[in-house]
Amino acid sequence: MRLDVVTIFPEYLEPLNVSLVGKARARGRLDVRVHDLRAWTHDRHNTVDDTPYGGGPGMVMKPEPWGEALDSIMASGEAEGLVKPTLIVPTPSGRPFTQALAVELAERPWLVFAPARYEGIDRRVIEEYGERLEVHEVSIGDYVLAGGEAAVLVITEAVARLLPGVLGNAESHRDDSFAPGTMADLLEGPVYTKPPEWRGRSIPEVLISGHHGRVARWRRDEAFRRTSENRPDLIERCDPATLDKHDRAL
Ligand SMILES: NC(=O)c1ccno1
Repeated sequence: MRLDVVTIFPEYLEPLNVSLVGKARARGRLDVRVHDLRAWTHDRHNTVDDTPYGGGPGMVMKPEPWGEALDSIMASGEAEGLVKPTLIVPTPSGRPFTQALAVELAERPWLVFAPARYEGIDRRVIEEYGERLEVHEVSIGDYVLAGGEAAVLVITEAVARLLPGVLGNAESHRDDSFAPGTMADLLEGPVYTKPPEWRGRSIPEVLISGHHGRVARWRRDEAFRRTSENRPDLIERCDPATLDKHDRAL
C-alpha cells in the first residue's frame, strides 16, 4: 500500500516512522510519503489560507495549493502504475471512522490523506476530487482537533495493522474489538499475563484450566459484559443469529 499525506505540518507525521507503521514501512508493506502543502504555493509568504466568504471566524484553506498538490501526487502515482487513490479527508463533520471502514481501506492499494487546518478546506476541492476519486470524509470522534493530522495517525495505524505481515500474529486482529466475525462485534474482554499473582491479585482460574472451550466461553461472556457496560448500543446492533453462531461454536 502507498499512502500519501499532504499537510502544512510534515513534522506532525514523524510518528509514522516508528512502531507498527514504521516496521511496516521498513518491511516494504507500506510506502508512506509526507508532502508539505506549502511546496505548491507560489507567493513570498507561502499562503495556504484566506478569510471565509460570507464572513465568520477563522480562516479557510485555499483551493489552489490543494489542487496542485493532489494533481501532482496523483500524477506521480499514475507514473508508478497506480490507478487512482482513495482520498481521505479527516473532519469532525465526516462520517464516523470505524473498524469496518479500516478493513475496507486496508484493501485499497493507495490512500491519500488531506488533513485540514483552520476552519477547513474550500469545499470546491472535495467537489473537484469527488468527481474523480472515491472520497471519504471521516471523523475519528465527536470532538474538534486543531487539524486533521492526529486523525491521519489514528486512521493510518488502524489500517496498517490490518495489512498482511504487519502484525506478528495474523490472528491478532481476529478478535479485535469492533471486528466483524467471531466475537460478533463485541468489545474485547480483559486480558492477563504472567505473573499469576500480582499485589495479591490473581488471574481468573479458567484461564489456566487448559479447557479451551471454557476459556472461549469465559472470553465471550466477558466481552458481552464489557460491551453491555461500556457500549450497550453495540449490543442492540448485534445480530442475535451472529451471537448464537458464536455460542454454538464454543
Ligand atoms: N474529529 C475529527 O476527526 C477531526 C478531524 C479534524 N478535527 O477533528
